[in-house]
Amino acid sequence: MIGRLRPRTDLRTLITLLAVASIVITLANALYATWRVQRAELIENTLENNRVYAAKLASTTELFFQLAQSQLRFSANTIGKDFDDDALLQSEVDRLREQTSSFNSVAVIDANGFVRAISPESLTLKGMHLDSDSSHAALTARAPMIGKPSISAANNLIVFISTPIWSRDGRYLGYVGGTLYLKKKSILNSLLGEQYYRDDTSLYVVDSDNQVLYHQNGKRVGQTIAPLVDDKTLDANKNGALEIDHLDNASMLAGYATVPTAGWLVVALKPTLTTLQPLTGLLFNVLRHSVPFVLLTLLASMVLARLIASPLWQLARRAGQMEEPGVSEEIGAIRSWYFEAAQIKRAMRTGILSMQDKIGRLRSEVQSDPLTGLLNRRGLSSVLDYLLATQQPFAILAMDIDHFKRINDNWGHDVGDRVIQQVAIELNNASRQTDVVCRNGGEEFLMILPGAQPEIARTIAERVRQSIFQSSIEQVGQISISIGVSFWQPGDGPFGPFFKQADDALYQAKHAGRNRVVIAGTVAEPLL
Ligand SMILES: Nc1nc2c(ncn2[C@@H]2O[C@H](COP(=O)(O)OP(=O)(O)OP(=O)(O)O)[C@@H](O)[C@H]2O)c(=O)[nH]1
Repeated sequence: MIGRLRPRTDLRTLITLLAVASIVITLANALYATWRVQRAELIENTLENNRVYAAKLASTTELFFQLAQSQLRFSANTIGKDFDDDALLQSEVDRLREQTSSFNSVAVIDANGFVRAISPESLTLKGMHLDSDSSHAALTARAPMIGKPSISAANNLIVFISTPIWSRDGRYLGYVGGTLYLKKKSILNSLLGEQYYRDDTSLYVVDSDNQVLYHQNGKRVGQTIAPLVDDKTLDANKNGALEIDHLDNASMLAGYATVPTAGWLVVALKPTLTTLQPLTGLLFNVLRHSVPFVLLTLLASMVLARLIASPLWQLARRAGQMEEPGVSEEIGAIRSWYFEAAQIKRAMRTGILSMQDKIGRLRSEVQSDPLTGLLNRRGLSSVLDYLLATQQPFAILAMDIDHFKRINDNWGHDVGDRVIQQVAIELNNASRQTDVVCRNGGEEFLMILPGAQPEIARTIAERVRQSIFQSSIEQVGQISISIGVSFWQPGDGPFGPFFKQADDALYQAKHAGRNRVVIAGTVAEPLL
């Protein structure tokens, strides 16, 4: 379990990843926020534009109807003065149609519904009785009116505008009416059609029954479509805007306005998709402009991440090498430029120093003999490892205090210990600086003489023997030691047999009467 928790990622990677992630998230956030704000703004602007546009067209259409009514009123006044004058009637309907260009056709109908004059005359309706609903409505209403758009006898979708004709003495004489052909070229068509099809905005006009009176797609004229807004909303707001989904299955942004005189509704539409098209470009632009900044930020944060993590990373690496020599100096060289790293660095250095101190003490305790302070066998083994590694020749002196048992027996163990200590001092004094003295256990000692040739080794061994023999030890007096000497040369193989040779030589020295030096491979000489 613990193994699984072992971290594999280092701090530098983590901080860098964190920096990259936060920059990416920030960028994504900024893009999303821009997208949302811009989307809302585009939709709102388009809705408002369409509303304003529909309102403008509706008021233009309203103005047109009022103008048409006043033109008809003027003619009605003229005709009312002499209703029997057919020529006057004809010239008035011709004038109305040709001069004003407001109507596709103009007619004067008498109070019984008979056509008294018509323009163009090609319609050949003069003298005929008009049975259309609009005509009946006009005759009944005896007031200015705009009829419901309907299909004419000549299969035209027409809208009929009429004004009553009164005689000077107030008799109702009939009405003068103009028609507009909604499917054909008419002033209304020109008015609506010329305006707009830029940037995918389209337009349609419906009457109060939702019959299409004008549409960009001419085939839709005359059809009935689903109401854009309910009547209540229309009554409350003469114009407005909304997003709709039902038209042609595509989401549309619609602005609408009513034409009060006719009860028509003008609707300007733009697909939501087209409206939002600039967003893609905008986002791309934002992204394009952000990239250098993002890269710079990324670079800066990576450098910063490295700067922050670097001291901790270096300290962590050194933490695995605390026992190695010089690690404290390496840690000291690490640039810890902020408080936490400096504190960790200081704590690590203090820890290393105290650890190394402890290890050093433990080592010397482990490698030295507590009674004499000389190296023990373990210490000797380190020295031998070194000699083996450096392939230096050396001499071995195996030494043993003569008749030591007697000393113990005569003066006690403590005095025996003091003798051992004294011999150790003498051995140290008689040895060279490069020689290694070691207590081999009990009253036995070993001396390693690196680089010593046989003659030098013999001289030193003899010097050691004499110095001990000549020294007088308190209480005990004179003592002696026996020494066996052997040599090891590079290429001689393992050390073991050479220590055995030194031991054998020591054994010979003892047998030969003690207090003497025997070189391995030679016969013990009698003491001089
Ligand atoms: N005081 C003291 N005595 C020790 C110590 N280690 C060993 N001895 C004693 O040293 C004596 C060694 O005696 P032996 O090995 O018989 O040899 P010897 O009396 O020195 O005689 P030779 O070596 O033959 O000259 C024993 O009595 C041990 O108890 C020690 O650390 N302190």
